[in-house]
Parts: sequence; C-alpha cells; structure tokens
Amino acid sequence: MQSESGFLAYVLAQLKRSVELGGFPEDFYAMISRPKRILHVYIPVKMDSGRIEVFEGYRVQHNDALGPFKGGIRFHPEVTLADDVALAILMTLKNSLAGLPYGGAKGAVRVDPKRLSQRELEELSRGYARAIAPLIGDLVDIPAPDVGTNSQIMAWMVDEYSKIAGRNAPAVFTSKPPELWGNPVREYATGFGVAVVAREMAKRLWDGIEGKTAAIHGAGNTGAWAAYWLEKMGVKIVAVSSTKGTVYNKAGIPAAEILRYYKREIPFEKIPGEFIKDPEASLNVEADLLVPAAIENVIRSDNAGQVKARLVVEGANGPTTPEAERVLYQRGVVVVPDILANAGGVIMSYLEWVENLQWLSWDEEETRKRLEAIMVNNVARVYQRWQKEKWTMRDAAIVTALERIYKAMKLRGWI
Ligand SMILES: NC(=O)C1=CN([C@@H]2O[C@H](COP(=O)(O)OP(=O)(O)OC[C@H]3O[C@@H](n4cnc5c(N)ncnc54)[C@H](O)[C@@H]3O)[C@@H](O)[C@H]2O)C=CC1
Ligand SMILES: O=C(O)CCC(=O)C(=O)O
Repeated sequence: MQSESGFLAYVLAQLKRSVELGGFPEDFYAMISRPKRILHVYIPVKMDSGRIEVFEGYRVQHNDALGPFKGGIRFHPEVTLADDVALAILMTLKNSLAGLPYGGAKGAVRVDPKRLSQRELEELSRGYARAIAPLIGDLVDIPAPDVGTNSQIMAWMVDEYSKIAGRNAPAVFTSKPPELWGNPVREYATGFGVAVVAREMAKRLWDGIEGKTAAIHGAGNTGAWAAYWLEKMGVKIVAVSSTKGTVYNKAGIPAAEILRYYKREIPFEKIPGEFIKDPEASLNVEADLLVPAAIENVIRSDNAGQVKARLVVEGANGPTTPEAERVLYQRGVVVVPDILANAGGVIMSYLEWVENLQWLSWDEEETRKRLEAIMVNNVARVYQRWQKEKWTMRDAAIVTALERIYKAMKLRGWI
C-alpha cells in the first residue's frame, strides 16, 4: 500500500494478533488490514503574505460494514498517510466496540495550525471541506475534530459543505459549537469518558478511585478535561506534560489551572509546581494512574520499565507500542486500550449526529448521562471478556470489536 510508519506497523501487528486470537479466517485480515478507499487532496491557500501555499491532506475511509464512515480530522505538521491509515483502522474498531452504527475513517492535513493566522486557518479548513465534499455526507462519512482541530473548524467546514449542498447539513460534521447544532458535552466528552473508564476500572481493581493520584501526558482537549473530571472524582493530579515540558507537584495540581493552559489563558510554565524540561517526565512519576493523552508511540520499550503507575488509561490513540505493552503486561501494569478508553468523543459525536438528523436537542445533563451509560457498559463488557480469556485488555477489546464487524461483513456477503 504505502511505506508503513512505525505506528501503522504496530496497529497491523496487533490486528493480526487479534484476528488469530479470535479464530477469524485469514481472508478477514486481508480485508480489514486495508482501507476501502483513500482520498488524497492538495489544498491551495492564499497566505497573508500574498503567496499561495499548497497543503497535502487525506481522508482514509477504512471500513463501512457497520454503517457510515466516522472519524476525526487531524491537522499536524508530521502526519503521514500511513499514520492516517492506522488511525482510520482504530476508528473502525472503536466504533464497533462502542456498538455504534458506524464504520471507521480518519482525515489529516500536514500543517502546523499554530503557524497559521485565523484567516489562513479558515481558508485551509474550508478548502479541505471542499476537497472531501464529494465523498462525505450525513449518511456516508461524518468527520469530526482530532489533534489540531476544534469546534470552530467544524463550524467552518459544516458551513462550506452546506453551501455546496445548497441546504443546511448539520449532521455531516460532529463536534460543532453548541450555538451551531452542537452539544455542550462534546467539548469535554473524551476527557470525561477517560475519567469514567478510570473510575470503573478502579472499582474493579482497587477500592475505588477516590484518593488516588494521576499523571497526565498531554494537556490538550483530552488530557485537560480528563484532569478536570478525575479531580471531581477525588483524584489528585500530580504531573502534567505538554510539548514544553512537565509540571510536577506532589501536593496536587488544580485541574482548573491545566484547563486555563489548554484555553491559552496562561503559559504552560505558570501551572503551579516544579517545571521539568522533559515532556516525557510525567510518564514515570509516582502515581496510581497514568493517562497518556497526547500522541502515539510515547510509551516504548525504552521507557516502559520506568512507568510506576499500576493502571494506564489510553486517552491518546496508539500511545503504547506493542513491545512496551509486553513489558507492562509482564510487570502487572494494566493498560486500558485507546479504543475503549477514549471512545467518549465519538460516542458523543454519535449522540450529536442523532440529534442533528432529527433536528432536536437534549440538554447537557441528559446527554452526559447517555454518554456515561454507554461508557460504563463498554468497560463492563471488555472487562468481563478480559477476565475470561486472560489476554491483554487490548486483545479482549479488539477481538470483541472484530466479532461485530466480521458478522456484518459475513451477513452482507463481503466475506
Ligand atoms: N479530541 C478528541 O475528541 C479525541 C482525541 N483523541 C486522541 O487524544 C490525543 C490528543 O488529542 P487532543 O486532546 O484532541 O489534541 P490537542 O491538540 O487538543 O492536545 C494535544 C496535547 O498534547 C500535547 N503534546 C503533543 N505532543 C506532545 C509530546 N510529544 N509530549 C508531550 N505533550 C505533547 C500538546 O502540547 C497538547 O497539549 C490524540 O491521540 C487524539 O487522537 C482520541 C479520541 C477523541
Ligand atoms: O468524534 C469523532 O467522530 C471522532 C473522534 C476521533 O477522531 C477519535 O476517536 O479518535
């Protein structure tokens, strides 16, 4: 297909392992390891300088056996097509595991959004929406934000798509602002879901989550809101990282300060605590719980031995390499996989989509309750399977997800 990034190679290796563990035929691996369609786009943007810069982007539609393609859009300077394929595969698995009526997709544009002015960012977002418009739609492929994108970008994209469609088309993008067909829960849904998963696991593994400590790697949408909800559950946040470094504070970092950093109200170094220049320092501090919530491949074979937490809840997609997972497994560290731990975002996207398709809206509390109920049920199902099979939790989650996809493909006559 294309050269495999380390990340794609890891995702494929895990997929192969799960296909074997689940006893699926080899033909299934041949199909599920490849996307159904890849759209490759180039987006010209007139920069403030007057020059035209052309940005490269993709939309990878991996599998739609269970329903329309669904997954976020990443704006990142180092993203590759291979990474995008890996992320799209994870979306198919995540959506299946959560019981959603969706297949999986992911989009990406190679750009550092922090380098663009607001006008340039809007041009790029609208240009990307125009480029992928022929292959998306509210019953076809429904994008949402991921790293480097947000609800404002979704607002520009839904507006651009609506102009092309000649009608308001709210259900084509999710995670829109609450004032434009969005739901207020989506802003914090992924972090909230991570905290709920941590709480449900702590109930089963320990005496509950209250009084425990946590380290958070990544202070963006997922990490900052996970800190907020964990604190509400009685957890003390002792470390947090960004690309700048790590803040460590044994006495506890108020989640409100992490959120102020995320909202760009204070610089990272102003979060109260000791500033350490190393962004990976949060991975090996003394804490009961570790939440990697930044990017892929951060827990590797070279640092997995130093992880002190007993429970890792993957807020990010693909933060633990397979070698690192083996090290953690042998050391008795439980890793709750991304497709279970960070599903709060896409589950909330699904709820928003259901609202949009019917032109109705639920209030914040009711929506959060619906999201929480789905997350709690997902943890219970995967936990039970994991206990029965004695695999890693990732194996249990992926095999469970694959079973649903396999059945749908079989019923459709695809396999
Ligand atoms: N936003 C969402 O709804 C969802 C996000 N995710 C995943 O969560 C992860 C984070 O996404 P978001 O929070 O949306 O992104 P974001 O862009 O809001 O935040 C990312 C954070 O990670 C930090 N970071 C980046 N590289 C780092 C490094 N090398 N070391 C330390 N910190 C680093 C950044 O400084 C930033 O604070 C990604 O893997 C994403 O795919 C998964 C499900 C849904
Ligand atoms: O909300 C969505 O549709 C996608 C979220 C996403 O990209 C992810 O879960 O990684």
